[in-house]
Amino acid sequence: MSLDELTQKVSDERVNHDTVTSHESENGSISTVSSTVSSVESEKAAYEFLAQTPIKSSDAHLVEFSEAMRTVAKALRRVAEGKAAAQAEAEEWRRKYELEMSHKQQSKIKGYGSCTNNELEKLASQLTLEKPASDQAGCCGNHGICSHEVLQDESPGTNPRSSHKMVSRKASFRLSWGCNGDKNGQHKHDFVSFEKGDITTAERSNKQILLKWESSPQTVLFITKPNSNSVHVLCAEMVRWLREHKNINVVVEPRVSKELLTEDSYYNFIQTWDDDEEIKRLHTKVDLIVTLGGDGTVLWAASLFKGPVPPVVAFSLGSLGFMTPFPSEQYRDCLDNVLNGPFSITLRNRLQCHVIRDAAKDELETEEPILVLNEVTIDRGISSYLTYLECYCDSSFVTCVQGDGLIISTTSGSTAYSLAAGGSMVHPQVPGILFTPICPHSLSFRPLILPEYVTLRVQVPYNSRGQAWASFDGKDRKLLSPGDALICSISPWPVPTACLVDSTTDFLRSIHEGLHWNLRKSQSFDGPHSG
Ligand SMILES: NC(=O)c1ccc[n+]([C@@H]2O[C@H](COP(=O)([O-])OP(=O)(O)OC[C@H]3O[C@@H](n4cnc5c(N)ncnc54)[C@H](O)[C@@H]3O)[C@@H](O)[C@H]2O)c1
Ligand SMILES: Nc1ncnc2c1ncn2[C@@H]1O[C@H](COP(=O)(O)OP(=O)(O)OP(=O)(O)O)[C@@H](O)[C@H]1O
Repeated sequence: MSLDELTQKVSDERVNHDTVTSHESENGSISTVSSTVSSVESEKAAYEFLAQTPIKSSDAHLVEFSEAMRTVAKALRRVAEGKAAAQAEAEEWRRKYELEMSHKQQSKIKGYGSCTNNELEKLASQLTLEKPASDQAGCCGNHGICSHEVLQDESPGTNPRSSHKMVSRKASFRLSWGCNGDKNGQHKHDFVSFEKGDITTAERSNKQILLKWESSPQTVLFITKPNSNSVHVLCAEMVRWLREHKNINVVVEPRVSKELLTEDSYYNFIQTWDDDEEIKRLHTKVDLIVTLGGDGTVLWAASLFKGPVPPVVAFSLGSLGFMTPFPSEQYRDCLDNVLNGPFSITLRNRLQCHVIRDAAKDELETEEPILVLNEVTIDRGISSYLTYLECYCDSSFVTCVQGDGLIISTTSGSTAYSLAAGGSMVHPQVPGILFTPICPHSLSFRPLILPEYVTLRVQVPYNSRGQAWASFDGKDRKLLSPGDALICSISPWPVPTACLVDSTTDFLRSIHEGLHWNLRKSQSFDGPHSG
């Protein structure tokens, strides 16, 4: 490509971009992606041109021109970055829209149709049952959220066998915020006042969240660590106890169902699923998730839910157990307390990650978002080259990472890989995103904590020597080639985990007992004294 051709291409792209931007506000996100792709292509062309044109240091004009081309390439990259973030946002709105539509569809199915009087009566009683015991305004007023606002019954599954077995009604619950340790359900909103031109903030409230059942939970999903005899034995015992003493419906993974049924036909009552489509509807049937294992089992349980997640009661059968506060030996008391409620929960934010391929030509080619509870890691994988990553926060350039990689972590994940890479430990209820480099080849690259509302974009630039790999909660490695990008933002679907005591007590206990944080022998009193 000649210099003139390249300059023409870049200016054409600029015109293209202007046209697309004005079009985008009318037509949504598809045009967004085409502009992203075309901008990225011109950047690629700019780099290709620079590589083909050896620049002699004596030729001042060429040096100047190459600098100008680099600036153009950077500017085009920023346009692409802004567009991809908009695409991620558009995707989120699409999901919300689809969810809303599916709920509307449900009410249509329930509300219309040719019903006989009997059926109408039945329907009316079902509709009454769906309402909380208390009145609407009191229940969903300022001091909490009701689950029936968010979660409603869905249509039975497509698979007649398993859907027939699964109960279709979920228990409703209410979330409320305790105030200054007082579990009275009152929530003082934080607010900023501008009275008389002075900016003041209101008294801080204790944001401890309480979950109170409004109807009894009926269905418990068990997620268990595989290949562990102690977990298997405990699972069989707990399932039996829940059935016999609490009359609870139990759902287990297909692997566990096979194991229990092979062992004893007594377990005929347990339910499971046959295909991934049914997993997508699990959140509409399950009132509570019980995990038996370590933190990895909680991560696994969360990964099954791409949308809303029912409350998780995590029993500790691993070595560390940052997210597994419940002692398995006392499972009866623990489950009793949780099933009766109210109990404290930690709302653990997740990150939703989109991989945007350089080759993607339109929105349909972008991959499904992946939700992580701990972190997404971008590292050098088996490559022996430095990872070279360009990072943007909303539309601002953050930095280039040159080192082994980068960890983008939730606050729940702050005590996992991010901690090992030198990041701060952050209380899981703090809203934020951690930006922690892995072995950066720089003396001044300290970890950052960013606010929870930002969108991060990590790009493998065209002039990177190697490829990078993204992994999600330590799993599902995906190759990122030059030109590919990863976009992350906080997901609207947190993981509510039940606390043994409360969020803060459990967090402090886990860093004390799990990591022996700041453990040091106390100095004795005898010896020199000041004054
Ligand atoms: N150098 C490291 O510390 C390192 C390296 C790779 C992965 N990891 C972590 O392992 C996680 C995957 O866990 P796994 O159990 O499937 O793999 P695993 O079996 O390899 O266990 C990893 C360890 O990390 C602990 N862990 C996981 N989440 C934690 C959290 N939120 N807080 C404190 N500790 C936590 C687990 O208890 C376990 O001891 C990844 O999300 C990543 O955070 C850490
Ligand atoms: N239900 C499951 N199905 C498939 N894999 C699972 C399941 N539960 C856990 N795993 C995987 O098994 C591995 C070990 O699980 P987990 O971390 O819970 O146990 P652990 O290693 O004994 O505990 P700790 O991490 O505290 O030492 C993890 O990698 C996790 O992803």
